[in-house]
Amino acid sequence: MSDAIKSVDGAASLLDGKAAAALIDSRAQAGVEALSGPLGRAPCLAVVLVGEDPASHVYVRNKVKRTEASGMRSIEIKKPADLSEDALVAIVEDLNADPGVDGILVQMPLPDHIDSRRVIETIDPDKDVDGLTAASAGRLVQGAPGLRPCTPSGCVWLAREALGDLSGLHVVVIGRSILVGKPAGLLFLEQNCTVTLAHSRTKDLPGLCASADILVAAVGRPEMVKGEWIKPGATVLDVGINRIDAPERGEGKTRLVGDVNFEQAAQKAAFITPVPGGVGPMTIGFLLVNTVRAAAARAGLDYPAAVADL
Ligand SMILES: Nc1nc(=O)c2c([nH]1)NC[C@@H]1CN(c3ccc(C(=O)N[C@@H](CCC(=O)O)C(=O)O)cc3)C=[N+]21
Repeated sequence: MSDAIKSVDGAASLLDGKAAAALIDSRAQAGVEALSGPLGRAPCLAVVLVGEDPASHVYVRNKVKRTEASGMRSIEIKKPADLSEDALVAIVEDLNADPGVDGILVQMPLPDHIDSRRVIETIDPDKDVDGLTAASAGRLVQGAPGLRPCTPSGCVWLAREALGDLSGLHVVVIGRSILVGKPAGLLFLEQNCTVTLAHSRTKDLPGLCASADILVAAVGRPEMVKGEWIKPGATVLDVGINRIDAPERGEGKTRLVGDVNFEQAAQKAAFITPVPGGVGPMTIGFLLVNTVRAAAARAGLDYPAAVADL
């Protein structure tokens, strides 16, 4: 059994995203080592954070730590919440123009007075390590080479680790966001799956989920998916990260839960990701991989072998 799969008695096997992400990080690190010679420098990821949202600061700190641990150069740009949209666009344009920067990530969500679409569309598609620009989305739809969104890439990797070939399996994705749901559908389609994109208006969601060989929950509603919705033996990938009150832990305490009721679903599924420690850590792993890929592609080089086959 791979490091990423932990067997649990009498219930589903745990898909350990933390262990899997360590493997993905080490692939990125090997890619950095292979590329630094030909490039004459290390690949470089720039992260832009606007505002004081504490959760965003935690994610960004994690990204910076893992970027540096992989041997890459990290640039961190932090600005106050009242930064103007034009000023943010100018920061992105500067990063586009800097030949030493390979990847640009603008942390979402942005403050309400900033048009996120305009900022994202400013990012050079060749540096779009989030895979969020229209150009990246178009490349994904067309099956052309390009940078793929990180969270859905992590989902596909975990599913393949658990199941091997995914051909013909029915994947139900709950959620149709640009960041996760839609690209997840396309990436599983690329794996020859039969894909259903479900959402808040879907009729009989429990009945639909019961036909899913792979269920991807990406709606942002704490523990919405119940045990009875799960087909026995299914693989459950929980993308949700919801912070809820946990009075049992003491006054004012919170805990993280996914979009899936884990206790219930683990009784039915064959494989399931926990929250935390599931899909979340994989997202950062693929961000590092995308940065290595972007650095190679921008220099006109093939992807290093370590990150070519993920
Ligand atoms: N441009 C952009 N790209 C993103 O990819 C992006 C973003 N904006 N904005 C916010 C979301 C969220 N996100 C996470 C990444 C890692 C964890 C992660 O590793 N979570 C840990 C727990 C962390 C905790 O304790 O809060 C886990 O699930 O085990 C979570 C969430 C990336 N996002």
